[in-house]
Amino acid sequence: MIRPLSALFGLFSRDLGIDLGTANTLVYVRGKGIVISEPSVVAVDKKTRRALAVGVEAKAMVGKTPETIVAVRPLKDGVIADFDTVEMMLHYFIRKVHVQRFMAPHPRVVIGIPSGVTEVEKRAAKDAALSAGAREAYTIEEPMAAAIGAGLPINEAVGSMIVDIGGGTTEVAIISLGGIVVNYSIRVAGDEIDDAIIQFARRDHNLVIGERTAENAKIAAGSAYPLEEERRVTLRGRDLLTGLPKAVEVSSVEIRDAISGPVNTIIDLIKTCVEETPPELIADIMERGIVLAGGGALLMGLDKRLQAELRMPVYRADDPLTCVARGTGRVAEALHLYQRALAGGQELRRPSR
Ligand SMILES: Nc1ncnc2c1ncn2[C@@H]1O[C@H](COP(=O)(O)OP(=O)(O)OP(=O)(O)O)[C@@H](O)[C@H]1O
Repeated sequence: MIRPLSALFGLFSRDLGIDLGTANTLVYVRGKGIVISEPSVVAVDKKTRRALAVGVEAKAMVGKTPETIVAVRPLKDGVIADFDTVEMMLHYFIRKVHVQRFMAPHPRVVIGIPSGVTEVEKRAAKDAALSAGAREAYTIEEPMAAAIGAGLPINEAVGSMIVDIGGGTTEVAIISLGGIVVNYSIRVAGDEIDDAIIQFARRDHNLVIGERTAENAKIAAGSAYPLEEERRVTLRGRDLLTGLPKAVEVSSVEIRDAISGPVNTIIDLIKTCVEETPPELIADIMERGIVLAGGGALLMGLDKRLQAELRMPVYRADDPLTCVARGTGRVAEALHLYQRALAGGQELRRPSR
């Protein structure tokens, strides 16, 4: 049974950083590092509205659930589409952190949220943390958190460019003196790339495949630039015409072509951001390069492709999937160092009783 979050958050000691992602939720505990990294998925019983499974277990149910059980991704396109389910999800992750015995009173919580979200959505994220017993809740824009997590010198008077490609959103930002100077966000990212593979299988091979199959194919053979050794991958699904199970082997060249639509949209966004950047900052970026973060940064050849098209250095951040969470964690540890960065987000305090 799901218990109120307030019964749980109060048990924590250390301050928390949370990357509430469309695809994955990561929790960073001060002094301990990343302690939770699981898919943002909840399996809910439609009749009772109870959460049956969360995270890894729920993701395994996607596309395989009976009609009465729905696997919900409550953060569609980087925004909180379903507040109750987000609460259930946070409840589960927090209980997991608790089991790992990070005990103490009301923590401060810093939540990474996409920069395009509305004030109402920011409030929804903070309310979830506060109702869970957090002492103070802050939101920070994901590209800023990603830049901090990637170790960029965000507080210095130099321009840093970060591209955060997640599941639902791609964010591009130029940061200088602790603030975001230029920022673009679109709801085209990893999920759209998976969708493009689903469409390709249907259109070119009369094959109906699920989201997980598409994502696995993207990870195994998806690319944005010719590979030194092209690969082959088997797509398994159902024949569109006969309804029978079917497997088709496809090449990485076909997949590259299939995903070129969303990949080009992401590249165009990065180009637009470069074009809009004030000249003195672009000089810094040409020297220091563009840093790619988020799971989408792992798409093979994306760095090479960008380097070739933009003619400037492009680097993939270390461990790009955890950049935002590590950034929120660093901010939670030293709020005073990140006042300007947090100003882009917002603080909410618990009403005193
Ligand atoms: N090796 C890989 N190659 C390509 N894409 C990958 C790879 N590994 C993970 N991804 C993709 O990265 C995305 C998840 O990235 P991440 O966890 O940074 O997103 P998120 O924070 O949950 O989403 P958002 O920032 O939109 O809320 C998924 O679309 C996933 O398929």
